[in-house]
Amino acid sequence: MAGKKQIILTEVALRDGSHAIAHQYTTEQVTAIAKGLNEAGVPYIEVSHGDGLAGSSLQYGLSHTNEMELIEAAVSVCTISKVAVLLLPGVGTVSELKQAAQLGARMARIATHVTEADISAQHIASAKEIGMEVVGFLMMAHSAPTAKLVEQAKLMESYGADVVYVVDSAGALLPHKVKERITALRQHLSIDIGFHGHNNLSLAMANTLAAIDAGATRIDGSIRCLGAGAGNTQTEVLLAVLERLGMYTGVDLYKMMDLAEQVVAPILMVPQEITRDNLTLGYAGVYSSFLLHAQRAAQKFGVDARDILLEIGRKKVVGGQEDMIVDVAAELARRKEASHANR
Ligand SMILES: CC[C@H](O)CC(=O)C(=O)O
Ligand SMILES: [Mn+2]
Repeated sequence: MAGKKQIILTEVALRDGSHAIAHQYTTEQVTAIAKGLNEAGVPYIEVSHGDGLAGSSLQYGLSHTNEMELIEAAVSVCTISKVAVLLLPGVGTVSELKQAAQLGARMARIATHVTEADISAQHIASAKEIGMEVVGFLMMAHSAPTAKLVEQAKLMESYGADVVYVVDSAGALLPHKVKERITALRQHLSIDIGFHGHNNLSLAMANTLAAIDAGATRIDGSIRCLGAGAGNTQTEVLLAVLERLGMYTGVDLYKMMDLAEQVVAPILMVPQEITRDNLTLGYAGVYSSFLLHAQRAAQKFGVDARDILLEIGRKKVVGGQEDMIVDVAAELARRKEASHANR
């Protein structure tokens, strides 16, 4: 470790991956994955509904198992790893944050749209008050200019965040854009900077390396790419790459490879790959978590999921507006029918 650059990893498969399996994690699955991650020495493991604490709803998707049970299960097997939770102000409240902290969650990641950091003040302050480490998580970072991102990150820093993340929710950022954003944050902030990528354009690894190059030291990954859309930067692959680059994570590569192969792969509904719909998320700049919603609406209304996603991208729909996906699908179906009738 001496003299090596240290990268601190957060494994997000037990939260971001919840989107990919329609929030159907069981206690047994979470226990097995968290145990394996802990044994491998992963510093942080995020556990929550995909849309954060209290996300279980008709709008976002109902959880199979109450997330508090999942958090408790993860905490019970973690001796090294710290359990983190995600909270979107307005979806979850301080009350759920306190409940998670009582169960043993040690880090709170407070997530807002990239232009809406001001709604995180209360949640960041409360998380600090109850002794949690706090990350400010600026989502859809591709959709705002760098100066705006810096302004918003500074707000989170001023509220007490220990770390601010650039979150490429849509997997739409290109490496030079990541570099520009992280470089600017590094210049203007005193706290640590993190990066959370999605692989919809096959750029999660390149973007992560660009982020590290520009000064990010906190990095998210999902084992076996179990995250929304085409998944995140694949954790075990990232470990191998960082080792080759002479960087230190403290995480055991073989143990992560085995966990990915033996425990995580069987949980995936389909092997994680870049499909036409995943690719469209990145191309259109749409939230990765919208994928299953768009695919379901496409099937229901007999339209192409790509057309829905492109329209959602054009309309700049943000998290929380999942019902717009159904509106757009219905409108596309109406137009399709009208054009058939006019033939
Ligand atoms: C809707 C919450 C979202 O999944 C958070 C996240 O991981 C992202 O924006 O990429
Ligand atoms: Mn994500």
